Amino acid sequence: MGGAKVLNRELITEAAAIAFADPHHIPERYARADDAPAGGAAAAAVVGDDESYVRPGGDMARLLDPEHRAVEIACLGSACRSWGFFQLINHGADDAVIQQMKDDTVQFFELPVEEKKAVAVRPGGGIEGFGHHFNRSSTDKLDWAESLIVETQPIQRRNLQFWPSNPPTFRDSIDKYAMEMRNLATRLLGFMACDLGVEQGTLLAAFAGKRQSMVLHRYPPCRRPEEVVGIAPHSDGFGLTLLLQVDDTPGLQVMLGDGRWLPVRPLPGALVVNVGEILEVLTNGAYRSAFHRVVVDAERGRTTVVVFQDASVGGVVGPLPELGEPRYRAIGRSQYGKGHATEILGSGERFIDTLRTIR
Ligand SMILES: O=C(O)CCC(=O)C(=O)O
Ligand SMILES: [Fe+2]
Repeated sequence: MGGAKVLNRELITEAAAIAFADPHHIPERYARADDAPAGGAAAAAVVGDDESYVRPGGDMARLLDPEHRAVEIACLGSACRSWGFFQLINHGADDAVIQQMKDDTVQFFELPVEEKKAVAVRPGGGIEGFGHHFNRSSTDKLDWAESLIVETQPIQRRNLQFWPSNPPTFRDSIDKYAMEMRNLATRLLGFMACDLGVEQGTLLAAFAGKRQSMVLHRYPPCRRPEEVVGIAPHSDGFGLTLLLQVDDTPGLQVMLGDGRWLPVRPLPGALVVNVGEILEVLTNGAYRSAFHRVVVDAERGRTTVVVFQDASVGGVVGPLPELGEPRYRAIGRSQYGKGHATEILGSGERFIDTLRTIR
């Protein structure tokens, strides 16, 4: 632990595909002595079954109902302050769009690797494409996952070369799903503004017209899950994250304030929403951007669709002035991005912690 995080991209090779298909054999590059759930310094207790519970934390139907709104906003705010995560039920996003996105994502990952390589990461290209995307320690280890990243908003940022044309409905699904999630994020941010006591327009303006990217992950099963990681512990670098669990395989774990890991049990029909580092800064630390990781299941694969909504105020990442004495130093969005990409994993310190004015 403690190596510099490198946001790396690497091709998923035939060898990787073979490794993923053989749940008994773990190639050296994936065997983690450090970041794995059972490994070394990173081994922190997992909240046990007796204690673990699913906290919905957000119910859009109640948020939209004047009779329940106030209580529900308080509930949402409390989840963002204490956990930095909640499961949103009755989210109201179009079920058909979600189902099509799930179906196409599953179909895409089931394709032979040769086919998926049509949208593979490109040398010297940006972050987009199909590959291994998270390799955050200096040990050159890989996560037990295959991922596809595409930029979805604004439309001018789209690189269709990375948008799969197989299955044939996929591009349309991504387009529609991107729109649903952007609208949902906007609705949620309005309620968060109420909770924070800031003008809705102020918080919404920080997200309006900003980048949206989509990451599809597939975590194959692994017979010795304690020796690999699905995604090493990290906190999200954008503003708001919306996560769709395509199946009911558990795996996502959130770090609590006391350093233990809380497993997030997928609630049927829910979306997992979490606070990214930029939203933590915007809220002047009122909301918490929590470390999280993915552990791999011994029997079942797990597939997720993650949407990241970016934010900044006129190109600057800093606390909203309405929220009192700034607890973080404001910096330019691109400088922030560089800092986040090089933060030291395992030190327990995030890049935004180095921006704190009060430590
Ligand atoms: O797949 C998941 O459950 C989490 C993914 C994640 O944390 C990420 O993409 O940043
Ligand atoms: Fe994440």
